[in-house]
Amino acid sequence: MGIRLSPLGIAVFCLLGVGVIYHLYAGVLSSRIASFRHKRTVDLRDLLALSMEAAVQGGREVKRIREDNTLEEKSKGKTKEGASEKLTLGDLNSHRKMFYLIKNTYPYIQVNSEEHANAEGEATVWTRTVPEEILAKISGGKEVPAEKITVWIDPLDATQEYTENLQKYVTTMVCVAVDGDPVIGVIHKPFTGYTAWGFVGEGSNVAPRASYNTKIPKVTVSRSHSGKVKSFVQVAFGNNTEIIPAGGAGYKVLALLDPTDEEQETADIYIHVTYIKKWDICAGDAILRSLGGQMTTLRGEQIDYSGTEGNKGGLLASIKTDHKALVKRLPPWDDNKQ
Ligand SMILES: Nc1ncnc2c1ncn2[C@@H]1O[C@H](COP(=O)(O)O)[C@@H](OP(=O)(O)O)[C@H]1O
Ligand SMILES: [Mg+2]
Ligand SMILES: [Mg+2]
Ligand SMILES: [Mg+2]
Repeated sequence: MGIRLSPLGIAVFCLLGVGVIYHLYAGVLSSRIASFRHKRTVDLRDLLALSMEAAVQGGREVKRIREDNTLEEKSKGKTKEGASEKLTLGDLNSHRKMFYLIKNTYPYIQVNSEEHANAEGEATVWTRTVPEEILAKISGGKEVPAEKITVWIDPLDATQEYTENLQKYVTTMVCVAVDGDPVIGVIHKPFTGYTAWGFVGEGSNVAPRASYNTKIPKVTVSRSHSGKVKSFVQVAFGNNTEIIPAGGAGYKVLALLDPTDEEQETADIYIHVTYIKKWDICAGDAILRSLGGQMTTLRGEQIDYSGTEGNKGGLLASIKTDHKALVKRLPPWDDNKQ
């Protein structure tokens, strides 16, 4: 005995099936479309406040590990010039605090740190408190799509000097680049508690000095990754040029300004001739730019803070001076010969 299927029954069954499938997938589809349409944005004033918080929290670890004398110093390898690239517990603990504070708050932002470590015990999220000094100078509503942002973190700048207990050179740094341009920079000194910040086109808490001698400039240079910087400077500005060797790229940028920090030497320009990474220089570049200064390669090119981590064009940083005229006084530079 066969079962007779009525055409009407089949039609109703098919319609029901389509209805069920539509019901199941409609939610998924509409949320996909909505997330595609609704791009995530970040208010840059919030990101400045978070960057400061990260630099301060990382700095606390840097100071604690130094005071407890538990550095657990290791070598990560050698630089191209053969100097040992040191790594301490200060670098790693500071990285954990800084990186996860930012990542836990904005998981969809690209954050590039010099160091790498697991998230063990780092569940902190930012309190969303914007300090008064930022509220007073910067207005809100500066929303930028998250995919345009790259954050660069140096959890401990001047590790070499940190291992030698030369505390004044040590900083923690955070930089926010938008479309590769440095826009926000924070440099914090864990041992004195001083913090400098700058937001290009918006404001800063640090000022340039009244004047700079660029005829016969005082030049600050690396003390532990110097390469041939001394002869480079002498060819450019003469054999009697005063050279100030100092540790840390953050410290050397602050030497060009007028920070209210006692533990700081001053200089007229900053020159670096060996390879350097973007987490070392982006924050200083942003702060200088926010004050009308410049940091470029030794050929006078802007540095792009997206993509890969390295800068092999060297560095020239200056403020309140004709930067292009300074570049012209430098000896010829070939990136590929370095
Ligand atoms: N030739 C090189 N290769 C790799 N890193 C370099 C470098 N020259 C300088 N740096 C890094 O740039 C920072 C400032 O260097 P200096 O004190 O010599 O001016 C240091 O950062 P870290 O201490 O964060 O590693 C240092 O390691
Ligand atoms: Mg290092
Ligand atoms: Mg560094
Ligand atoms: Mg470092």
